[in-house]
Amino acid sequence: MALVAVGQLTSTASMANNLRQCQLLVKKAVRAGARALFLPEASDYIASSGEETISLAKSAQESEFLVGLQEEARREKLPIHVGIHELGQDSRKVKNTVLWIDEHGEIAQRYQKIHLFDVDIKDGPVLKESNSVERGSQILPPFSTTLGKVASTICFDLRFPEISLALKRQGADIITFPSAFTVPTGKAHWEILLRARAIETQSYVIAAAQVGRHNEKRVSYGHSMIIDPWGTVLADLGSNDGEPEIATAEIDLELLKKIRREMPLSRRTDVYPEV
Ligand SMILES: O=C(O)CNC(=O)[C@H](CS)NC(=O)CCC(=O)C(=O)O
Repeated sequence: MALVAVGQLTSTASMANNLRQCQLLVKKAVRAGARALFLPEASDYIASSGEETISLAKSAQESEFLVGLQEEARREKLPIHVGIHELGQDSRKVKNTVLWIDEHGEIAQRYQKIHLFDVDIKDGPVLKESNSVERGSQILPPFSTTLGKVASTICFDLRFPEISLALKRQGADIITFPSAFTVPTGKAHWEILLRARAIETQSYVIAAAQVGRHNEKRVSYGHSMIIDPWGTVLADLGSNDGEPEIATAEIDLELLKKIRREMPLSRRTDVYPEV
């Protein structure tokens, strides 16, 4: 058994302030005895426009946010999974990535979001992520940690079951969905999609989410969750956007094995394609 923490915050365009919020989440995770901390998509900053998103991006070595968080991980010997922006291949775009910073403070894994959020919903969110973000083109194979094998996806990737099924087939025990969901789509879909991914892959789901008002244009839904492989919600941080908060839950790989043994999901790939 290993205790993990999921952290929730409201990132703004101030990287220094976002770092302070994440440092507080690290402190709370350490105090709770967690063995790893999972932070949301775009923890480093959420800007008010595509242009601002691009202008704030830094290389990994130059990001005060990332360097500061690496120091925390090293000092506390606490692995941190965190969503950030990185410079794109082409300077007109950025990468939306999630990193696994190990207990030595080193960037051990990196995944770049493959599905971008381009929506135009009447009376709802209008966002065109692909204007400022370059899409990734590969799945990161699940990687070994003291918690089990962790697999990374980001936010809108949640809506495409194929990526979760592929990660399960590659050995994932825990699938992560660091996010910044909009309020209307969050209310309608967030928990259902997360529980569906946990149930159909028989894996733990860890979904750290942004919450509250980032700027005059953006508000996020919150409800960071940890869900077990049976679909039970073990933790839910709600939509409280006061002080940044964590929630914790135990990862029990024996329970995961029991669920997979008792209800084997043997696919009929002779009838439909393997993903
Ligand atoms: O903008 C940034 O800097 C960080 N990126 C995000 O917040 C992304 C792209 S706008 N948000 C989502 O994918 C929300 C998906 C969603 O809400 C849904 O699928 O319903």
